[in-house]
Amino acid sequence: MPLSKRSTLTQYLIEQRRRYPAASGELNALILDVALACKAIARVVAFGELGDALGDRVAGGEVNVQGEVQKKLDVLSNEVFLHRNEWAGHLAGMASEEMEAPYQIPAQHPRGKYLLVFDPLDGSSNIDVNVSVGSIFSILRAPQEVVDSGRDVTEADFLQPGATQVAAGYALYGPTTMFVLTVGNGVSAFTLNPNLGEFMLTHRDLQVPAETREFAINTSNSRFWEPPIKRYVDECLAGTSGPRGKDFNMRWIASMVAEAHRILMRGGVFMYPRDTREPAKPGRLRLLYEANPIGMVMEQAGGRASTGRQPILGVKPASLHQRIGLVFGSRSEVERIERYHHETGQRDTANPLFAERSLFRD
Ligand SMILES: O=P(O)(O)OC[C@H]1O[C@](O)(COP(=O)(O)O)[C@@H](O)[C@@H]1O
Ligand SMILES: [Mg+2]
Ligand SMILES: [Mg+2]
Repeated sequence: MPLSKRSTLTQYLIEQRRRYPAASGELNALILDVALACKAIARVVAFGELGDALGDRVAGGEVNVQGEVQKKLDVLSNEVFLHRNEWAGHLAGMASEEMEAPYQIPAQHPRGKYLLVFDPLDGSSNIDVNVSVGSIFSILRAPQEVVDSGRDVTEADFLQPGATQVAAGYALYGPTTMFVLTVGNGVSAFTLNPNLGEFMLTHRDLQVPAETREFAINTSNSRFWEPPIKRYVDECLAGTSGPRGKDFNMRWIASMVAEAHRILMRGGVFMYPRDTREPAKPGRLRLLYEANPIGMVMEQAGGRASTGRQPILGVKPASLHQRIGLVFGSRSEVERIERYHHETGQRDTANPLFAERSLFRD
Protein backbone atom coordinates (compact mmCIF):
# COMPACT_ATOMS: atom_id res chain seq x y z
CA MET A 1 0.00 0.00 0.00
CA PRO A 2 1.46 3.44 -0.89
CA LEU A 3 2.26 5.71 2.04
CA SER A 4 -0.28 8.41 2.90
CA LYS A 5 -1.27 10.65 5.81
CA ARG A 6 -2.72 7.51 7.33
CA SER A 7 0.72 5.87 7.43
CA THR A 8 2.52 5.66 10.75
CA LEU A 9 6.22 6.17 11.45
CA THR A 10 6.54 2.39 11.74
CA GLN A 11 5.01 1.86 8.29
CA TYR A 12 7.30 4.53 6.84
CA LEU A 13 10.37 2.82 8.31
CA ILE A 14 9.26 -0.57 6.98
CA GLU A 15 8.94 0.96 3.52
CA GLN A 16 12.41 2.53 3.82
CA ARG A 17 13.85 -0.83 4.78
CA ARG A 18 12.37 -2.52 1.70
CA ARG A 19 14.83 -0.46 -0.31
CA TYR A 20 17.74 -1.93 1.68
CA PRO A 21 16.95 -5.63 2.09
CA ALA A 22 20.35 -6.26 3.71
CA ALA A 23 19.52 -3.93 6.60
CA SER A 24 19.00 -5.73 9.87
CA GLY A 25 16.15 -3.52 11.03
CA GLU A 26 18.14 -2.42 14.08
CA LEU A 27 18.26 1.20 12.94
CA ASN A 28 14.47 1.22 12.53
CA ALA A 29 14.03 -0.24 15.99
CA LEU A 30 16.36 2.38 17.44
CA ILE A 31 14.50 5.22 15.70
CA LEU A 32 11.22 3.90 17.11
CA ASP A 33 12.70 3.91 20.62
CA VAL A 34 13.85 7.52 20.11
CA ALA A 35 10.36 8.43 18.87
CA LEU A 36 8.86 6.77 21.95
CA ALA A 37 11.13 8.83 24.21
CA CYS A 38 9.90 11.96 22.39
CA LYS A 39 6.26 10.94 22.88
CA ALA A 40 6.91 10.48 26.60
CA ILE A 41 8.51 13.95 26.83
CA ALA A 42 5.63 15.45 24.81
CA ARG A 43 3.17 14.13 27.43
CA VAL A 44 5.09 15.78 30.26
CA VAL A 45 5.36 19.06 28.33
CA ALA A 46 1.61 18.98 27.59
CA PHE A 47 0.74 18.99 31.29
CA GLY A 48 2.63 22.27 31.82
CA GLU A 49 1.79 23.92 35.12
CA LEU A 50 -0.60 21.07 35.94
CA GLY A 51 2.32 18.67 36.19
CA ASP A 52 5.39 18.81 38.38
CA ALA A 53 8.08 19.25 35.76
CA LEU A 54 8.47 23.02 35.29
CA GLY A 55 11.03 25.29 36.95
CA ASP A 56 14.68 24.98 37.87
CA ARG A 57 15.97 21.63 38.99
CA VAL A 58 17.32 23.15 42.18
CA ALA A 59 15.91 26.40 43.59
CA GLY A 60 18.60 29.00 43.03
CA GLY A 61 19.87 27.03 40.03
CA GLU A 62 22.32 24.19 39.49
CA VAL A 63 24.44 24.27 36.38
CA ASN A 64 25.09 21.45 33.93
CA VAL A 65 28.32 20.67 32.08
CA GLN A 66 27.63 23.72 29.88
CA GLY A 67 27.58 26.04 32.89
CA GLU A 68 23.84 26.60 32.30
CA VAL A 69 21.06 26.39 34.87
CA GLN A 70 19.38 23.00 34.62
CA LYS A 71 15.62 22.90 34.41
CA LYS A 72 13.69 19.99 35.92
CA LEU A 73 12.58 19.14 32.42
CA ASP A 74 16.17 19.03 31.13
CA VAL A 75 16.96 16.33 33.65
CA LEU A 76 13.72 14.44 33.21
CA SER A 77 13.99 14.44 29.40
CA ASN A 78 17.55 13.20 29.68
CA GLU A 79 16.41 10.28 31.84
CA VAL A 80 13.59 9.44 29.45
CA PHE A 81 16.07 9.31 26.54
CA LEU A 82 18.49 7.11 28.49
CA HIS A 83 15.95 4.65 29.76
CA ARG A 84 13.95 4.29 26.56
CA ASN A 85 17.11 3.59 24.57
CA GLU A 86 19.44 1.61 26.80
CA TRP A 87 17.71 -1.76 26.96
CA ALA A 88 17.23 -3.05 23.40
CA GLY A 89 20.78 -3.89 22.35
CA HIS A 90 21.06 -1.36 19.50
CA LEU A 91 23.50 0.98 21.21
CA ALA A 92 27.14 0.85 22.23
CA GLY A 93 26.70 4.07 24.23
CA MET A 94 25.06 7.47 24.43
CA ALA A 95 26.11 11.08 24.98
CA SER A 96 23.97 14.03 25.99
CA GLU A 97 24.12 17.75 26.56
CA GLU A 98 23.22 17.05 30.17
CA MET A 99 26.03 14.60 30.95
CA GLU A 100 29.71 15.44 31.07
CA ALA A 101 30.90 11.95 30.08
CA PRO A 102 29.45 9.31 27.73
CA TYR A 103 26.76 7.04 29.16
CA GLN A 104 27.63 3.36 29.36
CA ILE A 105 24.96 0.78 28.60
CA PRO A 106 24.35 -0.97 31.95
CA ALA A 107 25.74 -4.48 32.30
CA GLN A 108 22.30 -6.16 32.38
CA HIS A 109 21.54 -4.95 28.82
CA PRO A 110 23.11 -6.10 25.55
CA ARG A 111 25.33 -3.66 23.63
CA GLY A 112 24.93 -2.84 19.93
CA LYS A 113 26.51 -1.07 16.99
CA TYR A 114 25.17 2.49 17.13
CA LEU A 115 25.88 5.59 19.18
CA LEU A 116 23.06 7.95 20.14
CA VAL A 117 23.85 11.60 20.82
CA PHE A 118 21.15 14.03 21.91
CA ASP A 119 20.03 17.36 23.30
CA PRO A 120 17.09 16.04 25.33
CA LEU A 121 15.42 19.45 25.62
CA ASP A 122 16.37 22.30 23.33
CA GLY A 123 15.19 25.81 24.13
CA SER A 124 14.65 24.95 27.77
CA SER A 125 14.67 28.63 28.81
CA ASN A 126 11.28 28.74 27.05
CA ILE A 127 9.61 25.92 28.92
CA ASP A 128 8.36 27.96 31.88
CA VAL A 129 6.66 30.47 29.56
CA ASN A 130 4.92 27.86 27.39
CA VAL A 131 6.87 28.48 24.19
CA SER A 132 7.85 25.62 21.86
CA VAL A 133 10.76 23.39 22.85
CA GLY A 134 12.10 20.18 21.32
CA SER A 135 14.56 17.27 21.44
CA ILE A 136 17.40 16.81 18.91
CA PHE A 137 19.13 13.50 18.13
CA SER A 138 21.97 12.13 16.02
CA ILE A 139 22.77 8.47 15.32
CA LEU A 140 26.35 7.43 14.52
CA ARG A 141 27.98 4.06 13.96
CA ALA A 142 30.18 2.92 16.84
CA PRO A 143 33.75 2.14 15.77
CA GLN A 144 33.96 -1.55 14.74
CA GLU A 145 36.50 -2.26 17.46
CA VAL A 146 34.01 -1.05 20.10
CA VAL A 147 31.31 -3.33 18.68
CA ASP A 148 33.67 -6.34 18.51
CA SER A 149 35.09 -5.90 21.99
CA GLY A 150 31.93 -4.68 23.71
CA ARG A 151 34.12 -2.31 25.72
CA ASP A 152 32.89 0.87 27.39
CA VAL A 153 32.67 3.84 25.05
CA THR A 154 34.98 6.83 25.39
CA GLU A 155 34.65 10.44 24.29
CA ALA A 156 36.90 9.72 21.28
CA ASP A 157 34.40 7.20 19.89
CA PHE A 158 31.89 10.02 19.41
CA LEU A 159 34.23 12.49 17.69
CA GLN A 160 33.00 11.80 14.17
CA PRO A 161 32.19 14.50 11.59
CA GLY A 162 28.50 15.11 10.96
CA ALA A 163 28.87 13.69 7.44
CA THR A 164 29.08 10.22 9.00
CA GLN A 165 25.69 10.43 10.74
CA VAL A 166 23.45 7.49 9.85
CA ALA A 167 20.27 9.27 10.85
CA ALA A 168 19.28 12.49 12.59
CA GLY A 169 16.26 14.54 13.45
CA TYR A 170 14.26 16.23 16.13
CA ALA A 171 10.93 16.33 17.89
CA LEU A 172 9.14 19.65 18.26
CA TYR A 173 6.77 20.11 21.20
CA GLY A 174 4.70 22.95 19.76
CA PRO A 175 1.00 23.43 19.08
CA THR A 176 1.29 19.92 17.67
CA THR A 177 4.08 17.50 18.44
CA MET A 178 6.10 16.62 15.36
CA PHE A 179 8.92 14.18 14.65
CA VAL A 180 11.27 15.11 11.81
CA LEU A 181 13.61 12.46 10.48
CA THR A 182 16.30 11.86 7.92
CA VAL A 183 17.99 8.53 7.32
CA GLY A 184 20.09 10.02 4.53
CA ASN A 185 17.60 10.06 1.67
CA GLY A 186 15.51 13.16 2.20
CA VAL A 187 13.53 14.50 5.14
CA SER A 188 10.09 13.43 6.27
CA ALA A 189 7.94 14.80 9.08
CA PHE A 190 5.33 13.11 11.23
CA THR A 191 2.58 14.69 13.32
CA LEU A 192 1.56 13.08 16.59
CA ASN A 193 -2.06 11.98 16.51
CA PRO A 194 -3.00 12.43 20.17
CA ASN A 195 -5.93 10.01 19.88
CA LEU A 196 -3.77 7.17 18.59
CA GLY A 197 -0.48 8.15 20.26
CA GLU A 198 1.16 7.54 16.87
CA PHE A 199 3.36 9.72 14.67
CA MET A 200 1.59 9.96 11.29
CA LEU A 201 3.42 10.77 8.07
CA THR A 202 2.26 14.29 7.17
CA HIS A 203 5.19 15.67 5.13
CA ARG A 204 7.38 13.78 2.64
CA ASP A 205 10.56 14.92 0.90
CA LEU A 206 10.60 18.35 2.50
CA GLN A 207 12.58 21.02 0.65
CA VAL A 208 13.86 24.26 2.19
CA PRO A 209 12.98 27.07 -0.27
CA ALA A 210 16.27 28.37 -1.77
CA GLU A 211 15.26 32.04 -1.56
CA THR A 212 13.96 33.86 1.50
CA ARG A 213 13.21 37.25 3.03
CA GLU A 214 13.42 36.12 6.64
CA PHE A 215 16.39 35.85 8.99
CA ALA A 216 16.85 34.82 12.64
CA ILE A 217 19.63 36.05 14.90
CA ASN A 218 19.92 37.26 18.49
CA THR A 219 20.70 40.93 17.82
CA SER A 220 21.56 41.60 21.47
CA ASN A 221 24.93 40.05 20.56
CA SER A 222 25.54 42.41 17.62
CA ARG A 223 28.47 44.21 19.24
CA PHE A 224 30.32 40.88 19.37
CA TRP A 225 29.67 39.86 15.75
CA GLU A 226 32.45 39.50 13.22
CA PRO A 227 32.39 41.79 10.13
CA PRO A 228 30.80 39.32 7.65
CA ILE A 229 27.77 38.78 9.91
CA LYS A 230 27.47 42.52 10.59
CA ARG A 231 27.55 43.14 6.87
CA TYR A 232 24.93 40.48 6.11
CA VAL A 233 22.49 41.69 8.79
CA ASP A 234 23.01 45.37 7.90
CA GLU A 235 22.18 44.59 4.29
CA CYS A 236 19.01 42.77 5.34
CA LEU A 237 17.98 45.68 7.58
CA ALA A 238 18.59 48.19 4.78
CA GLY A 239 15.73 46.52 2.89
CA THR A 240 14.60 47.92 -0.44
CA SER A 241 16.97 50.89 -0.09
CA GLY A 242 20.05 48.68 0.40
CA PRO A 243 22.11 46.38 -1.83
CA ARG A 244 19.66 43.49 -1.45
CA GLY A 245 16.84 45.58 -2.92
CA LYS A 246 14.16 43.85 -0.84
CA ASP A 247 12.73 44.04 2.67
CA PHE A 248 13.47 41.30 5.18
CA ASN A 249 11.51 40.16 8.21
CA MET A 250 13.09 38.84 11.39
CA ARG A 251 12.20 36.11 13.93
CA TRP A 252 13.86 34.94 17.16
CA ILE A 253 12.21 32.23 19.25
CA ALA A 254 15.34 31.22 21.25
CA SER A 255 14.56 27.53 20.63
CA MET A 256 16.85 26.52 17.79
CA VAL A 257 14.75 23.47 17.10
CA ALA A 258 11.67 25.65 16.55
CA GLU A 259 13.63 28.02 14.27
CA ALA A 260 14.90 25.02 12.31
CA HIS A 261 11.38 23.75 11.87
CA ARG A 262 10.07 27.10 10.63
CA ILE A 263 12.94 27.32 8.16
CA LEU A 264 12.33 23.74 6.99
CA MET A 265 8.69 24.58 6.33
CA ARG A 266 8.94 28.04 4.74
CA GLY A 267 12.58 28.98 4.30
CA GLY A 268 14.76 31.52 6.08
CA VAL A 269 18.23 31.69 7.53
CA PHE A 270 19.32 31.08 11.14
CA MET A 271 22.57 32.45 12.53
CA TYR A 272 24.23 31.80 15.86
CA PRO A 273 27.65 32.74 14.56
CA ARG A 274 31.03 32.56 16.15
CA ASP A 275 31.56 35.83 18.00
CA THR A 276 33.97 37.54 20.36
CA ARG A 277 31.79 37.53 23.49
CA GLU A 278 33.63 34.72 25.30
CA PRO A 279 36.94 33.95 23.64
CA ALA A 280 36.97 30.41 25.05
CA LYS A 281 33.56 29.64 23.49
CA PRO A 282 33.56 30.02 19.71
CA GLY A 283 29.79 30.03 19.29
CA ARG A 284 26.84 29.14 21.48
CA LEU A 285 25.55 25.93 19.99
CA ARG A 286 27.00 22.47 20.42
CA LEU A 287 28.44 20.66 17.43
CA LEU A 288 27.59 17.04 18.14
CA TYR A 289 23.99 17.22 19.30
CA GLU A 290 22.71 20.55 17.96
CA ALA A 291 24.63 21.66 14.86
CA ASN A 292 25.29 18.26 13.26
CA PRO A 293 21.77 16.77 13.41
CA ILE A 294 20.11 20.02 12.33
CA GLY A 295 22.83 20.34 9.66
CA MET A 296 22.01 16.91 8.27
CA VAL A 297 18.28 17.69 8.18
CA MET A 298 18.94 20.98 6.35
CA GLU A 299 21.31 19.47 3.80
CA GLN A 300 18.98 16.54 3.19
CA ALA A 301 16.17 19.02 2.53
CA GLY A 302 18.21 20.92 -0.05
CA GLY A 303 19.24 23.69 2.37
CA ARG A 304 22.73 24.37 3.66
CA ALA A 305 24.42 24.33 7.07
CA SER A 306 27.76 25.98 7.70
CA THR A 307 30.09 27.43 10.28
CA GLY A 308 30.12 30.50 8.02
CA ARG A 309 33.45 29.28 6.66
CA GLN A 310 32.89 25.63 5.80
CA PRO A 311 30.10 23.02 5.76
CA ILE A 312 29.19 22.08 9.31
CA LEU A 313 29.05 18.39 8.40
CA GLY A 314 32.74 18.46 7.46
CA VAL A 315 34.01 19.63 10.85
CA LYS A 316 36.02 17.06 12.80
CA PRO A 317 34.87 17.37 16.42
CA ALA A 318 37.57 18.00 19.01
CA SER A 319 35.47 17.31 22.12
CA LEU A 320 32.06 15.99 23.12
CA HIS A 321 30.62 19.34 24.13
CA GLN A 322 32.41 21.48 21.54
CA ARG A 323 30.66 24.72 20.64
CA ILE A 324 30.62 26.12 17.15
CA GLY A 325 29.28 28.97 15.06
CA LEU A 326 26.23 27.84 13.09
CA VAL A 327 24.44 29.27 10.07
CA PHE A 328 21.75 27.26 8.29
CA GLY A 329 18.70 27.46 6.09
CA SER A 330 17.96 28.61 2.56
CA ARG A 331 20.89 27.64 0.41
CA SER A 332 21.45 30.93 -1.42
CA GLU A 333 21.54 32.96 1.82
CA VAL A 334 23.95 30.59 3.57
CA GLU A 335 26.20 30.66 0.50
CA ARG A 336 26.11 34.46 0.55
CA ILE A 337 27.18 34.50 4.22
CA GLU A 338 30.04 32.09 3.41
CA ARG A 339 31.07 34.35 0.54
CA TYR A 340 31.17 37.36 2.88
CA HIS A 341 33.46 35.42 5.23
CA HIS A 342 35.77 34.44 2.41
CA GLU A 343 35.82 37.97 0.95
CA THR A 344 36.89 39.47 4.27
CA GLY A 345 39.46 36.74 4.79
CA GLN A 346 37.62 35.45 7.88
CA ARG A 347 39.10 32.00 7.73
CA ASP A 348 39.54 29.63 10.63
CA THR A 349 43.23 30.21 10.67
CA ALA A 350 42.67 33.89 11.55
CA ASN A 351 42.52 32.84 15.19
CA PRO A 352 44.18 29.51 16.01
CA LEU A 353 41.98 29.24 19.10
CA PHE A 354 38.94 28.93 16.85
CA ALA A 355 40.47 26.73 14.15
CA GLU A 356 37.95 24.16 12.92
CA ARG A 357 39.50 20.99 11.54
CA SER A 358 37.75 19.95 8.35
CA LEU A 359 37.07 16.62 6.75
CA PHE A 360 37.57 18.25 3.38
CA ARG A 361 40.48 20.57 4.17
CA ASP A 362 43.11 20.10 6.89
O1 LIG B 1 19.58 33.10 24.86
P1 LIG B 1 19.85 33.06 23.40
O2 LIG B 1 21.15 33.67 23.02
O3 LIG B 1 18.73 33.61 22.58
O4 LIG B 1 20.05 31.52 23.04
C1 LIG B 1 19.09 30.75 22.44
C2 LIG B 1 19.72 29.49 21.96
O5 LIG B 1 20.02 28.67 23.07
C3 LIG B 1 19.46 27.39 22.93
O6 LIG B 1 18.27 27.37 23.63
C4 LIG B 1 20.39 26.35 23.45
O7 LIG B 1 19.78 25.12 23.72
P2 LIG B 1 19.50 24.46 25.18
O8 LIG B 1 18.17 24.93 25.67
O9 LIG B 1 19.50 23.00 24.86
O10 LIG B 1 20.63 24.86 26.10
C5 LIG B 1 19.14 27.28 21.43
O11 LIG B 1 18.06 26.48 21.19
C6 LIG B 1 18.82 28.72 21.06
O12 LIG B 1 19.09 29.03 19.74
MG1 LIG C 1 19.93 22.97 22.85
MG1 LIG D 1 19.14 21.29 25.93
